[in-house]
Amino acid sequence: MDLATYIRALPKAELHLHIEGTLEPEMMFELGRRNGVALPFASVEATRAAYAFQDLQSFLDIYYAGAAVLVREEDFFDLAWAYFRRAAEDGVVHAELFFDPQTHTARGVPFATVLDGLERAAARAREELGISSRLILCFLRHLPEAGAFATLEEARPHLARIHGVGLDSSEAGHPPSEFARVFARCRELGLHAVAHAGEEGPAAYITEALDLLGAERVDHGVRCLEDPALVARLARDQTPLTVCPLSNLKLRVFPTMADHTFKRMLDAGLRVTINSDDPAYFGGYVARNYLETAEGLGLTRKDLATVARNSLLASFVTDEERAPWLVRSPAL
Ligand SMILES: Nc1ncnc2[nH]cnc12
Ligand SMILES: [Zn+2]
Repeated sequence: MDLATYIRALPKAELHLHIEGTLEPEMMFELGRRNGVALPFASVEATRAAYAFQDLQSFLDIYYAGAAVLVREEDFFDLAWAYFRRAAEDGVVHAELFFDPQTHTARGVPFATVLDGLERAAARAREELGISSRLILCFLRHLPEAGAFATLEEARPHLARIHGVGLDSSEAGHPPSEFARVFARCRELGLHAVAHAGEEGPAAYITEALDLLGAERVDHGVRCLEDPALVARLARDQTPLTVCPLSNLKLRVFPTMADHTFKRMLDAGLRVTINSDDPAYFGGYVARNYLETAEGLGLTRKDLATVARNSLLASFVTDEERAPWLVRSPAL
């Protein structure tokens, strides 16, 4: 069996996936036409050509512009359904999807429109593809705390459909501490908590995410190696880290895959997972992330099986839901 086939066959959970980041240029143009939303690019090809990012912010500027074509419930359905079909090809058995309500409500799209479309796709994925999923509402950290609280209020009638909260967008200069109060409220409401930390920001932001937000998983977290005491803590607690290697290359967190710290993190005993982040923008869905990481860093099949098993263990499902996947997961 070749490596790509081996990777696809591993039962895996995708735990770091922004649904808005699965908007392929073809769909962006189709939805733009459907909704009469003009795009800043002349064609699908010109759009792809613009995906040469310098850093996180240069990506986010384009990502938020693209998301403007998402207007109606069926747009969110089409987006998520396309993702689930693509994820099924990669052997994804479970996905925990981030969504950014503020990106949509700021344009007048009702919160419920976003949620209804995503949920309808999730129900179809469950039925037709056997993929389970959860929704994680992300607060945009470049906006003030008051915006996060207002978003939580809009989410309140829908909390039965939302499993957790996260923190994303521009990291540098926006420490987790700014969102400690809103995360405390979310945890009181019974929501799981995760946060992007240590992608471009320092290791101290990871510590803040754990201590001040109560983050149960750290999204990215690749800069943890700058703080040995933090690494020891993450290893001791087996805190999952949702690493996104192709994203890190596209956003120039590391110059090449050979420079990526993923293998060092795995060898340090951290519960690392591999995810695709924004696959329409970063050149690969989850199986390609596994493959390129394996090829670039010399990961063995046993390493890859460990990473896939980590993703199953790190997901927010019940032990009952997890058990059949673990049975299908290779012995280590
Ligand atoms: N990689 C990333 N980091 C922060 N915010 C994001 N929003 C979408 N992708 C992101
Ligand atoms: Zn992300």
